[in-house]
Amino acid sequence: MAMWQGAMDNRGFQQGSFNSFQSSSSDEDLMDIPGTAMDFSMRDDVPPLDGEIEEDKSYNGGGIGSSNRMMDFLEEPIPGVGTYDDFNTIDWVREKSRDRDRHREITNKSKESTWALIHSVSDAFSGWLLMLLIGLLSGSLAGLIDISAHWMTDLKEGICTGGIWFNHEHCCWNSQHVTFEDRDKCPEWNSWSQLIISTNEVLSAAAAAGVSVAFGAPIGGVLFSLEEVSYYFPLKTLWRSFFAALVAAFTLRSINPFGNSRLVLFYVEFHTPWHLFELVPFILLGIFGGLWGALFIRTNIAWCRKRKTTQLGKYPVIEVLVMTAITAILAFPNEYTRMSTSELISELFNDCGLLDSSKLCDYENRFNTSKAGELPDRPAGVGVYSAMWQLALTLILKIVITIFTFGMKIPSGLFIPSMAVGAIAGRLLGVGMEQLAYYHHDWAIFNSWCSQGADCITPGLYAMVGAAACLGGVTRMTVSLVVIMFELTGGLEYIVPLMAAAMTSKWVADALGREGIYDAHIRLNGYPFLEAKEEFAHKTLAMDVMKPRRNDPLLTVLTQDSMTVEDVETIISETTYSGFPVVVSRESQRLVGFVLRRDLIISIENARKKQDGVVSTSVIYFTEHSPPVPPYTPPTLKLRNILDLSPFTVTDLTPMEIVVDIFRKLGLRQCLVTHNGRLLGIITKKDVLKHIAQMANQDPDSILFN
Ligand SMILES: Nc1ncnc2c1ncn2[C@@H]1O[C@H](COP(=O)(O)OP(=O)(O)OP(=O)(O)O)[C@@H](O)[C@H]1O
Repeated sequence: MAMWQGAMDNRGFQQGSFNSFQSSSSDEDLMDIPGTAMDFSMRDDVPPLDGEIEEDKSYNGGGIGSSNRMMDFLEEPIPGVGTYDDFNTIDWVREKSRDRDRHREITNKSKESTWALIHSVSDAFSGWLLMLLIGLLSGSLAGLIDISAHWMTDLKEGICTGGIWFNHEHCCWNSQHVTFEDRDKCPEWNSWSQLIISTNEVLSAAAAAGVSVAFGAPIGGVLFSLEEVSYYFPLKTLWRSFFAALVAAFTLRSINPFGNSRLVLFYVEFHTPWHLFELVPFILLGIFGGLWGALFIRTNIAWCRKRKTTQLGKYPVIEVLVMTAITAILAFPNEYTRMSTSELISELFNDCGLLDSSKLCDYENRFNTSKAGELPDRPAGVGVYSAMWQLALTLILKIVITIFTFGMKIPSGLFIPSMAVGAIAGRLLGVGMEQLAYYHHDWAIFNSWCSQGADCITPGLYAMVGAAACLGGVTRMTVSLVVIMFELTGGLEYIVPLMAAAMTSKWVADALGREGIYDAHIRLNGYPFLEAKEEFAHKTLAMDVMKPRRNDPLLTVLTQDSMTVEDVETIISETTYSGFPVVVSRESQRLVGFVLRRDLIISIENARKKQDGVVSTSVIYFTEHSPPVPPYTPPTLKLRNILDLSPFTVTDLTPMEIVVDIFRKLGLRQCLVTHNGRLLGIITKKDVLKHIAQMANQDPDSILFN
């Protein structure tokens, strides 16, 4: 019973769970066959062999090694055991059970002394402490990025002689010589042309514009991770992420990067409610967002593939420099491409007020207010018309530049450029609708709700909806997108337009291509990511996927008590597998456990260095008790502590639908396949991914996993 208990403790969830994934007949078979994993575990429950320690001691007398020393060695944690190489899949089940074991051990010890109790309490809080630190760091970094992004953006125009660290706005706030109307002009702020005669330095400073801005959307961030990023997201992670986001938001609020005591990057305050009819243009924006998403993903992935497969990929620094130069040259002439993209979005979202001096607010009869003090819809002035065509050019440039820039070897984001594309399209449509309503308020579509002299259409709202639609088209987010949008803008009232646009853009984009940009890049780079969104609906079985295939060499296994160090080292050098099933004997193929290649290598190397007498002919034991070592034979090497005693197992007849579900839900790295209780094969997560690709008529070998 000791070993059965041991097995339970080691992994916490045992054959009970694996049986539940087997057909009932195999269940019975498994219970009946003497020596299956469970049966063997129970029968192996024998007291330690008498005289074992004595035998070892006498052997130690011979000067080679001792069982006691061996055990001490084994109880020391070996550095590196249980860690992963790059691009290996993580075994979440193993990680979870190791964490549980560690926690259980600390809790048990906590009764022994005050120090152990303090250790146990600090261990319990360590996860939350980590979240606190992550939150503090993220908040501080976001604040720093916001402040420096503003500063660097203004650096394109000029510099503050009153304090080089002030951006334009702060520079003039601190000035004594500034009036309310001309609040952005002060003697301390000097443009580069005032300071230096030569321009294009101005252009090189424009290169500094490639700074992404962090924005404050804590809940949206958590939901984004849930909806888009993680396929394995337990509730505990949700709460902890939420806590980290809370701390980050709190830190960001304390830093107050936007100087307006607000967390949100694009705070909006619209004065008019939206009308039901406006859902039509909002849905049109959704369609535009979907089309943009599909176009962007296709062209961007094609470009990234080119980068990966041609000489272009060998010169990432040159590529960044060339793209920066091209961006700077093309962006400089147009004021809307010259300003930072987040400033542009802010301006597009803005609802024109009486004092707004931007071109987008240059309407005729500027100061006519309605009875309620609102600004009614007015005819567009010269400024608005010139802004319209400049924005149209900006739209084209942003679309082209974003396609080529995303995926370069710089930490550039996708949210802001996508939102900018949508916000421009939205504002253009919004102004169009506003002018239509002004000149044709007697049309049937307007006359029931839009009288002359009323404020009917808010172009800024269209920009916001357009931004959501384009971001949704690219990322295929829905819930998190709407939450991020109202967190970014503070516009809680506009949930329905945002939802309508997000949903439409997702449908349109999905109709033109199933993958969002993140999925497409994951596939392009060959990351072993098991998508949780798509159901696996094929009728294949575990035996169709497992390795080895019919004509392949046999499954490479280790035996529990008959292989020498040399045998194991030969297997390690001749194969590249990440792990090996351990069986009672090759003839019986009765499963004992699973051992990772990396753990084996480290343990053998370590034993050869630290444990006297371990040589190539030493026998490796994965059993709980090794038999006494005869005199003048090398000491044995006990490696039971690196053996996973409850590897996940399914039968060869288990439907792949269930296997895929198990891999997703438990975060498995590999799973063993049995037939009538005998070990037959193995399925790794990458095998599952290749199979899914094959079923989707893709070439499974095109999945790179590099
Ligand atoms: N002991 C083994 N004997 C025979 N085939 C194996 C064995 N272990 C794994 N395989 C098969 O060999 C291939 C490579 O397996 P490997 O263990 O290297 O993992 P992987 O799928 O590359 O994933 P990762 O490297 O992330 O663990 C897979 O198709 C797997 O099914």
